[in-house]
Amino acid sequence: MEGVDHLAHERNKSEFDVDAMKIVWAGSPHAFVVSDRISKLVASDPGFRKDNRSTLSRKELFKNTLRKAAYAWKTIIDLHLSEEEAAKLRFYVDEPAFTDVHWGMFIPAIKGQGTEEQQQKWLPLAYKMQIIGCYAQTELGHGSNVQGLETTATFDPQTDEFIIHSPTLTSSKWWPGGLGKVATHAIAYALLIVGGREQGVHGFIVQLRSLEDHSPLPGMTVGDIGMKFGNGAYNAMDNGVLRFDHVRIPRNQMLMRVSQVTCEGKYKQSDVPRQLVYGAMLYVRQTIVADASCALSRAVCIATRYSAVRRQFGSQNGGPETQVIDYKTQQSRLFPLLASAYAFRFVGEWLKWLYADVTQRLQANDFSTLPEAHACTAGLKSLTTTATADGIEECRKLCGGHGYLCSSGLPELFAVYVPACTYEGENTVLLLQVARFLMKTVSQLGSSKKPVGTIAYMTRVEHLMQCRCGVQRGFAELSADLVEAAVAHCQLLVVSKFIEKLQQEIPGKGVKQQLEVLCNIYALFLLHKHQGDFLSTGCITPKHAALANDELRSLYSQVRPNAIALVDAFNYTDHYLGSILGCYDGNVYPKLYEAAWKDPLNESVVPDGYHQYIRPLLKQEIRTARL
Ligand SMILES: CCCCCCCCCCCCCCCCCCCCCCC/C=C/C(=O)SCCNC(=O)CCNC(=O)[C@H](O)C(C)(C)COP(=O)(O)OP(=O)(O)OC[C@H]1O[C@@H](n2cnc3c(N)ncnc32)[C@H](O)[C@@H]1OP(=O)(O)O
Ligand SMILES: Cc1cc2nc3c(=O)[nH]c(=O)nc-3n(C[C@H](O)[C@H](O)[C@H](O)COP(=O)(O)OP(=O)(O)OC[C@H]3O[C@@H](n4cnc5c(N)ncnc54)[C@H](O)[C@@H]3O)c2cc1C
Repeated sequence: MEGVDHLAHERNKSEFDVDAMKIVWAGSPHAFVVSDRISKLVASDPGFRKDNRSTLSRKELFKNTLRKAAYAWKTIIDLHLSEEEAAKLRFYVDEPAFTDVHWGMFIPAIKGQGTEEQQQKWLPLAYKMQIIGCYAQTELGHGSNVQGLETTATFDPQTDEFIIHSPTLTSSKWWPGGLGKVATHAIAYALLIVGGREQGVHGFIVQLRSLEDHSPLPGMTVGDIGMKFGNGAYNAMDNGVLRFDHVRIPRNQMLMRVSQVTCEGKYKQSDVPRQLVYGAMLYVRQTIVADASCALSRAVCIATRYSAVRRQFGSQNGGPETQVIDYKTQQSRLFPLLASAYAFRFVGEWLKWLYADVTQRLQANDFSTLPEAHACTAGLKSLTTTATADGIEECRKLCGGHGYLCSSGLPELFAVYVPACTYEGENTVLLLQVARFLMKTVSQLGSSKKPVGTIAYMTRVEHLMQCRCGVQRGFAELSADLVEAAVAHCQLLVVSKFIEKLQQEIPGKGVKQQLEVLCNIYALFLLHKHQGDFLSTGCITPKHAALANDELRSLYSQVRPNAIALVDAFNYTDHYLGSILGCYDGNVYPKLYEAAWKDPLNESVVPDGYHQYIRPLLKQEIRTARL
């Protein structure tokens, strides 16, 4: 029935103030107001329609994304939106586009690695989108191993220029988003060669296309790398390939905050650490962690609402069947994901703070917390994206057959989300960075250098003191185990940041209690999942393990009446969710039925191809048919 809230009985069961929880989820009353306003603005504007995306060809999808990006930019200017509002607009438009890399990587790279002078020259152009940038680091032959990049930047003192060149096929830039068809400029990473000596990989601002007619500049071969996984919305992004043939750029287009090349051809390093060349990755990894809670909460919202609508088995005396959300098996798969969405939200908030703190310190030339910030951003990026990608797929399965329909929103969400496990650092490679940081810390235990911040706990772990000697040996051999240790360290971070959140004042009837339940689910679920490790290391006894399991079951029962309200607190519009199964009113079946008839295949009753292929089969005329 139209206009009826089929989930009203669920909403009436909730035991806490949903509006107050919405504010906790958003981060602050102000953030809630902005987010709520912009989400409604996007949802009500037909210019941001996205329900037809899966039926568009690649070319149509790409062009439509160009239109949306231009329309979004016009909206931002016409409505004088602030940076915060513009970011929310991008979020709710919910379409990957070249603009992400321009704002999320190109601009941060110039800010982090450019000199004052370079920032003054390039940032105003980039902020007004008079130039559009991409981040051209990865090559066909190397992505993870940045020091293995083959593109060269050779200084020519005669002309005061760098010659950027792709000496091999494998040195072709490959993957950068926005590069394929849109970007006018790139931050291109290349091996610097000065006076015949190699000086490591550095970033260079390179113009790719004419600002008049968009044609590639001389010496550039550039294009799109082709269709990507899932045929979904990520194909709106023009991930590109680029080859340089002795392209000349002025010397002042090398990003020179970390190191400089003088006009005489002298290579100089500032007193800032070389690792700042990786600064843009630190920034983006932190935003990816914040985004993980959004993608996971979206999938969980869909699966939770649908689980309350869907009924299978269990009818008593002709009464209604059981809502699948009432099955303990469904709860034990769904509620840990609900708890994870909240946990990732809070650890994402904390990481934002950590990033702001390290940025401030770097500006004041205090580099002391950079290794810890790198380990936290890398590790949490890996942990949260892996769990989120797996969680979206689990939500699809939790929705049974209908979860496989595009109109459930889950296949596209998965296809768009899953590359987050690979880009910005392949997840295992990032965990190895965390492991390296942890081993370095262990090797220093007992020395005058005391671990602080997120690794302070190590001094309290007696066992670590005993194994500190020789931990740097055999790293490669033990790397599979060390990666598990890195995951455990990151899990500890997530749990401890959730607990810290609960130590703050949280207003609203029942809100803190609900969060306590979710925090306990998150922690106990991990304990349950890894009980083998806990038992084998003697951290818990079998009795503890059994108690934890009992407690988990009881916690699931406490969540059950609040489940719908807990996902309502995400405050997602139906437009953003893009899912019939997750629609707010729960009126799933009529909407599914209606949507099926809108499929292009149903435009005609007898399909195209009938006369050519079906009829000859049926009439046994296949041998004479022209196929
Ligand atoms: C249609 C809609 C339109 C709307 C329009 C609206 C417009 C306006 C809206 C505005 C809104 C803004 C929206 C913004 C959105 C932002 C979202 C972002 C989008 C993201 C898109 C993603 C695209 C993907 C991009 C990429 O993938 S880029 C390429 C990334 N590549 C990698 O990550 C490579 C991974 N490899 C590495 O990082 C390194 O090579 C390595 C660390 C693995 C190894 O490095 P190395 O070889 O040097 O080895 P070492 O291990 O020896 O390291 C040396 C030391 O350096 C330390 N280290 C390493 N990394 C770092 C670091 N990052 N920071 C600090 N320190 C680092 C090591 O720890 C070592 O230290 P030690 O010597 O002390 O041990
Ligand atoms: C959708 C998408 C968008 C992207 N956008 C951009 C962009 O805008 N700009 C850009 O520059 N790049 C971009 N990339 C590239 C991306 O950053 C790289 O693909 C990523 O860093 C992984 O590198 P790789 O492809 O070389 O993987 P590989 O390193 O080749 O990984 C293959 C396998 O090898 C393993 N492996 C690698 N090294 C080690 C090791 N040392 N120890 C143990 N195992 C190892 C990995 O765990 C993985 O299982 C994008 C990629 C994707 C998918």
